[in-house]
Amino acid sequence: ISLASHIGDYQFDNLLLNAAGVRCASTEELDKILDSDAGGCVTKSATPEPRKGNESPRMKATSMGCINSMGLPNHGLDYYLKFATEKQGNHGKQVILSVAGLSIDQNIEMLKKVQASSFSGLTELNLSCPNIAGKSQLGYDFEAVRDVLAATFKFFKKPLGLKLPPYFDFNQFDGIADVLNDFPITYINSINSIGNGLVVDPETESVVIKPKGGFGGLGGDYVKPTALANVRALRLRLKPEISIIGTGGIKSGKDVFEHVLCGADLVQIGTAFGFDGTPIFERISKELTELMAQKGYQTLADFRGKLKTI
Ligand SMILES: C=Cc1c(C(=O)O)[nH]c(=O)[nH]c1=O
Repeated sequence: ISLASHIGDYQFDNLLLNAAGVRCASTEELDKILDSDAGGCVTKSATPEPRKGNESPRMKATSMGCINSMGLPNHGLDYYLKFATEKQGNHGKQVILSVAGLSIDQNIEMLKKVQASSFSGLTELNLSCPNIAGKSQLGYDFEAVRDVLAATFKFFKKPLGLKLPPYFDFNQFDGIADVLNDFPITYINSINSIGNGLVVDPETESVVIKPKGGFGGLGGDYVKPTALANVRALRLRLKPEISIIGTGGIKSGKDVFEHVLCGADLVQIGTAFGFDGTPIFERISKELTELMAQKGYQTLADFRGKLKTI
């Protein structure tokens, strides 16, 4: 039984990755993921310069997942570009470089730097950070997405993935797919956290995180049905050359199976990886392998995208 998969020409012996932002801000954390059963890793989304991020408390675990408003704390693009470039070729595991500018100009500036570098791996452009005060998620402004992609593909010739926010309406699925199908995108990654949720503590009668009056991105059990819907809806609408990474609500082999049934080529684990650490990759690989054996599947292609309707 094989858990191998690919994104474009990039091979992964295991379809499991971490989700950007979780235990992946330092090279030590990234090396731990590469040394685990994960098929590769993705860096914390980078900004042009290092950032401290939002004030704490900025993340809170709950019984159903977590809420965060980290505010893009990271060591800056050069730090991650250096790491990703050093790692390419060895480990047999891909390092995906995630970038999240605070403006279209910053995104273009960073992608120009990546294009000019010797990095030959996958770059993930994050269009969906919900936690920068005063900044809306670019992924909800379809014409802005079209502008960014048009400007990007004038000079960017390396493989590019997009981290998308969750969409909640068929007009939105149609709208974003119409834009994405016009460009040579290597993959899309759905979903980022469900933005601007609110967790309240009835004991203290207070919010639980400090930034933005307590509003933050939701991950974990809160988001799995929305994540599966976005993977499925985009798989049905996007041209086959665009691969899909499924992210959201994964904490077991069964959850991975559901994402692949909906069309995912790879999957990323955020909240649950935050709770369990790198042993989760071995556990979930075992659970998925057992589930596939019970069902008589040898490879992910045997069931990918084959969700039945009734
Ligand atoms: C890149 C910033 C993000 C953050 C953050 O750094 O606050 N949190 C998320 O849930 N998703 C993001 O995309």
